[in-house]
Amino acid sequence: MTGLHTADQVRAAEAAVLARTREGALMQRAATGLATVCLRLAGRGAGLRVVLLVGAGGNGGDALWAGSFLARRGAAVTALLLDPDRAHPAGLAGLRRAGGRVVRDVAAAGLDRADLVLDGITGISGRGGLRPAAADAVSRAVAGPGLLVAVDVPSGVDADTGAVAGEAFPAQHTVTFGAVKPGLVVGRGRGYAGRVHLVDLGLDLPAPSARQLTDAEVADLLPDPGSGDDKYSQGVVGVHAGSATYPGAAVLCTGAALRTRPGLVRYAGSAVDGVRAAWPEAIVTDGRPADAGRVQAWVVGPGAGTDDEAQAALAEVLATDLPVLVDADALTLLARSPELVRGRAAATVLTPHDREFTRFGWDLGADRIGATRAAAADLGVTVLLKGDATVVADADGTTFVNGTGTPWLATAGTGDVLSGVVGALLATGLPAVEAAAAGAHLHGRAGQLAAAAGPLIASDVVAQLPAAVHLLRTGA
Ligand SMILES: NC(=O)C1=CN([C@@H]2O[C@H](COP(=O)(O)OP(=O)(O)OC[C@H]3O[C@@H](n4cnc5c(N)ncnc54)[C@H](OP(=O)(O)O)[C@@H]3O)[C@@H](O)[C@H]2O)[C@@H](O)CC1
Ligand SMILES: Nc1ncnc2c1ncn2[C@@H]1O[C@H](COP(=O)(O)OP(=O)(O)O)[C@@H](O)[C@H]1O
Ligand SMILES: [K+]
Repeated sequence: MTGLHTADQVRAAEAAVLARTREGALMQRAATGLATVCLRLAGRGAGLRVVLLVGAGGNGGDALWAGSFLARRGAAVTALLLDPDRAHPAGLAGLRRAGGRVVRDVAAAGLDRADLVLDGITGISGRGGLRPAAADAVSRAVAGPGLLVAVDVPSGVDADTGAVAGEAFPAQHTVTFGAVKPGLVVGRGRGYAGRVHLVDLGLDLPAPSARQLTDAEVADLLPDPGSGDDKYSQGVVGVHAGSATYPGAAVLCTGAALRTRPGLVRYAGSAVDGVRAAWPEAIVTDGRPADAGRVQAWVVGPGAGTDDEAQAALAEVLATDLPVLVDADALTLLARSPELVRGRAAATVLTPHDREFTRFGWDLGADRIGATRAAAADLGVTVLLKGDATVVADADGTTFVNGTGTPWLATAGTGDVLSGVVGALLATGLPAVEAAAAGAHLHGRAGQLAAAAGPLIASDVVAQLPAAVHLLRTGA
């Protein structure tokens, strides 16, 4: 598991270490880790042309100290001071002792011929978009040839939310200290962080504010059938989706459920012909959910329409004491009558994309974790907010950020596949927040496998689910 810790959590843990260590020791530990990653990325120290973008805080201090380590390894290091009177004094003295150059004028920094640019403008205390001088230096760095490495957090990115209010440093790598911050893996910040490297500072951290699951953890949530199992005992999922005219969503959702947990899937709805033709393994009924037979969880909504019949089916499944996943058209209906889920005894999982999310009247600003948590608490449900980094939050605040997937998943029908995957996991009896987080992880891996073969369509994601399960289990 990767724990995601907020700036305040890291700051408090750092304060405890600072109180018992020699002045500057923690920063030098961070900077040594940073320089080590830089040497690995660059493949050499000698002759390396390094430019440091140095702001007025501790982040600039890290960059200066890392610069002095690199200079001692033979690098030609230039520090551009963006706020010269406030640059970290000890770091600056250290760089000068190691033979580094210090400039105040961006034109003299050599960004047009750098091999490596270290962004030490702002770290966990940065606020808002970059100020003009910093933004100018960043745009010159981007135009130049150097590898772009952010120190702790890409400057201009909010460490907690991933919000980017203006200009920011588009890092290829981010070397972060003590803990991974949420803003590196969620929202727009994810796109600015590049590959994230964690330098362990030995901090005594509290429980993380959010988590990212690993392949092995998701594999552990997907038990193999045992010798005593039969087709019913692994959890039967019911799907109410699609229509006679538009069977696609029903076919994708049912297929995804079958490919995730092949015990038994019951389909109830008007797309019976399409589902039967595509998935002879499913048990189908041309009727209402109540006619389907016993299930352990329901998926309701993909392509199911928003007419009175769809409304009645939604109310019917929500009146059961079973876990229910509400998606797509059923979210549109639920947004009009949210009282249907308030106070349900069994779990409810909502899987909105951004537009469906705002239909509930919930604000969706740049803080996707905060918005998802607030929505889950508002209705007392589990909310899975789709996106390039899907966020899952429970009403009690438990939060996961998904780390798998590919932009190729931005294609019609992949959301229907996700519903089937998560529904199947709900039927196995997993707690809703784990089913949703594990389902998003598995769906993302299946998407990555499908994308490896070329541009994908949603059916390809369904087809790759067994291989994705195998990958989670074996790492291969
Ligand atoms: N303490 C330690 O021992 C350790 C600290 N560590 C390191 O310190 C970092 C935290 O340092 P920090 O708290 O000093 O602040 P930091 O993130 O550098 O930025 C604040 C400065 O930026 C400025 N600024 C703000 N917004 C801006 C903007 N939009 N555009 C431009 N400038 C902006 C702001 O200016 P002001 O608002 O004051 O004018 C202020 O001067 C942390 O991320 C880690 O890297 C590690 O080495 C571990 C040990
Ligand atoms: N840029 C992106 N990068 C990664 N995944 C994405 C991106 N855009 C969308 N996705 C994923 O693709 C799926 C799209 O779901 P959805 O919008 O409901 O599509 P549909 O309604 O067509 O089935 C979600 O799992 C979402 O997380
Ligand atoms: K930075």
